[in-house]
Amino acid sequence: MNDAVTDPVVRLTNVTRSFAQGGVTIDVLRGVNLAVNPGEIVALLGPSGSGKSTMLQAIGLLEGGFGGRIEIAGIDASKLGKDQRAAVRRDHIGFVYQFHHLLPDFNALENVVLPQLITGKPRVECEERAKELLGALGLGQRLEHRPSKLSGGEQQRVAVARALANRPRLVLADEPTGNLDEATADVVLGQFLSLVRGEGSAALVATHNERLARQMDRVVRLHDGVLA
Ligand SMILES: Nc1ncnc2c1ncn2[C@@H]1O[C@H](COP(=O)(O)OP(=O)(O)OP(=O)(O)O)[C@@H](O)[C@H]1O
Repeated sequence: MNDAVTDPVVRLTNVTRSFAQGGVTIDVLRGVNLAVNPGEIVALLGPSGSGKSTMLQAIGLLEGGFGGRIEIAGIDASKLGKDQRAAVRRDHIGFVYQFHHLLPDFNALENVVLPQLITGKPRVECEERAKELLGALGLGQRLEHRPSKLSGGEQQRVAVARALANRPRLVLADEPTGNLDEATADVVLGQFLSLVRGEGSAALVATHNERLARQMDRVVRLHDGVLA
């Protein structure tokens, strides 16, 4: 069997991270172990300050300073330089944050097209893919709207479409509905989960909302710097 297909999308082995601040060192991650399988949607629960965002930063290969081993789609990231890490990120990972971080001067369609153009795909294909995703999220009539003309829930759905545009094997989501009211959060999370499932991507979703976490395939809890 081909290892690349059966490898976990993420494997963390004894991952550590400490921050030194004002002469005090805080050990935020003290030896985190986790494997996320292809297509699996995992909720990462933990109270505020427990290190959920720090853990997603480790997996997203956005920053250095982590101990232990971080593998993405079978690739050992600790052996990679900055450019190679960026390539792994581009090829395998989509991000959704609490705040949408859409480009304000571009409309919804363009925000979902741009990350695809960077991969060298022809524009017409990028637009087709963007329309497919935005349509699936109920935004078929909002393609030309800039972020400022969209509601909070709509902005977050565009961010979801952007994260999935390049068919990542893994979506990292940090409180993706944390900025929305409860009813909107439920709708957007439901759409996010069904789209991710339909695409066959894996996802790791940081939240402190137990109710939302129960809608995912598995829940892991970050406590005292390790996963329970
Ligand atoms: N760059 C940094 N420098 C110093 N300390 C940091 C840094 N980043 C995070 N921390 C500390 O690490 C701890 C974990 O922060 P993190 O943001 O990962 O938690 P979180 O679980 O995502 O919290 P929240 O749910 O409130 O977003 C906090 O105590 C925070 O102050």
